[in-house]
Amino acid sequence: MEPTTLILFGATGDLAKRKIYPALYNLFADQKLPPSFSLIGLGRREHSDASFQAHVEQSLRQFSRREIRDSASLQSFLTMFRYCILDAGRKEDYAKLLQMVEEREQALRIQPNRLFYLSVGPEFFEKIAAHIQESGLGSANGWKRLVIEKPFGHDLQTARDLNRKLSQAFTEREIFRIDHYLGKPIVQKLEELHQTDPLLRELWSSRRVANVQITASETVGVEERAGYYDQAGAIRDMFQNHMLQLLMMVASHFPADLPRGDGRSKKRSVMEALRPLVKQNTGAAVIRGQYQAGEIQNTPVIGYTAEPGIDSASRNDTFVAAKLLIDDDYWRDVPFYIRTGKRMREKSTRIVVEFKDAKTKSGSRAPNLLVFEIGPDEAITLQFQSKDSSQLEAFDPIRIDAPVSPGNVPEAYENLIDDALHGDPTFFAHWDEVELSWKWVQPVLEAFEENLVPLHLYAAGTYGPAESDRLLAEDGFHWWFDIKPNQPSEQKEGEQSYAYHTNY
Ligand SMILES: NC(=O)C1=CN([C@@H]2O[C@H](COP(=O)(O)OP(=O)(O)OC[C@H]3O[C@@H](n4cnc5c(N)ncnc54)[C@H](OP(=O)(O)O)[C@@H]3O)[C@@H](O)[C@H]2O)C=CC1
Ligand SMILES: O=C1O[C@H](COP(=O)(O)O)[C@@H](O)[C@H](O)[C@H]1O
Repeated sequence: MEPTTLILFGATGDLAKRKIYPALYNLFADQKLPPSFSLIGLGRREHSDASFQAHVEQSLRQFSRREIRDSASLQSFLTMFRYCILDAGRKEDYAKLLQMVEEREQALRIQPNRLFYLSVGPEFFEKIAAHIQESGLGSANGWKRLVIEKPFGHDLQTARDLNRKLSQAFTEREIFRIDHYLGKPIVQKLEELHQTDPLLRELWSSRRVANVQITASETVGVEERAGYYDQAGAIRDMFQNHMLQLLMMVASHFPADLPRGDGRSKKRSVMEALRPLVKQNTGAAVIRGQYQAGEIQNTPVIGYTAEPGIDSASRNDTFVAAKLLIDDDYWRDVPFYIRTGKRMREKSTRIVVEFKDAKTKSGSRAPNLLVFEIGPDEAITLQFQSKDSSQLEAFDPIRIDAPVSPGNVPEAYENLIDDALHGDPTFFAHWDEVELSWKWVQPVLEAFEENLVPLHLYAAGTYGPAESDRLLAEDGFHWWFDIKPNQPSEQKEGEQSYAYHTNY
């Protein structure tokens, strides 16, 4: 790997502390950082290099998945960190930054390969990109890359505007748009499995698949992000980016000989084939919800509009479910159901692929399932049905679990930062994907804005509004749930294994 200087905007912020420093430390411990690596942290807050290094150390102690035992190794990691005070809007601060970057490059005798990481609010994205170009920071004789966090725009038009501005300073090949779901190991596995597994390829179409269900449910509420979340809602916060990326990953056909990075054109094809919604009819395919007070794991929690910083009259969506159709030769007539919400019953991100039926004589359904558990558990599970020998009409699910890479699994941010350091764009969102996602979502945003879609209230600690069941019931399907042993009411005494069910 080539020597690199990582220039981190937002170095004093929450994301840097919780995700970026621990990821870098793990890459360092796994000897995956470039041989000559240095990081310059930026923010308005006062820091010396020493106090910044102490801040980084504290974040590692709090958030690293790896226990920090070797203090010599920790020290050699921290000595790579420098700090520079910078106000994103002040031109002269970039001149100071350029000087510092050049001094570091000279001291380390390294080429000016610069990775600019924008871990700041979206209001700074355009401004910082422009200053990088104007100051000369981006025109040295090495490579430059821009890693950019979400949100990428607030709707289709603002996303296009942002992209146009960024394109004045960086080419598409230089822009690495983070969607941390693409860094999750099981999501990455989807592409690999598809390329390498002939059986899976054989199964992956409307000939065999009855429907696909993609769920990201969270138990947390709005947390400390009221200002942002009340403007974004689940539709922008999760659906437009993470959920549609999961849809693209599961629906794409990645050929075995696909060169690395080219999978993004397959994802684009999926988005191009997605049947668009018409604003007036959105309510038939989209359910929106908002959580009320309820109980999560036996603890009472308040409703969304009682949360600090949320307008008591807010009609913001904390839950979205939708039925999507992909009009291509693989997936025609196979519904893809997506749902995501906060303050739901369990924390779980999962894709369930339901295969076409094995029907019992009495007509009850017993489909086989392939389930990708993306988080917090990571596993790939095949659940198929076997006849219960004691009851001729009954089927019993048999579940085969393949835990993926048990042990020291890299976190999403490790995978993504590693890829950005290598210049590998495979698991970053290409502009085409982002634009097509916004295009699909735009009528939904407008329908929500104009109240054309009812807002269903749901009690915290449930699976969201009951109306979301309707989306599937109309097609003769149900959401699949995992009955976990920590939900004792559903667990039969002495039962070791458990299965996906349609009721809970
Ligand atoms: N936190 C998270 O879990 C996630 C965050 N993100 C995204 O990451 C980005 C950063 O989020 P997060 O770390 O939570 O935000 P924080 O509010 O915690 O941090 C913001 C950072 O921006 C810096 N900053 C603010 N104003 C300026 C300015 N005028 N000039 C220079 N620096 C400035 C702050 O430094 P200082 O105060 O020292 O100036 C601070 O380091 C956002 O785009 C967010 O949407 C995405 C996914 C998850
Ligand atoms: O990007 C976001 O993701 C998190 C959920 O991420 P996960 O990795 O824990 O599934 C979500 O809580 C947050 O609101 C959103 O901005």
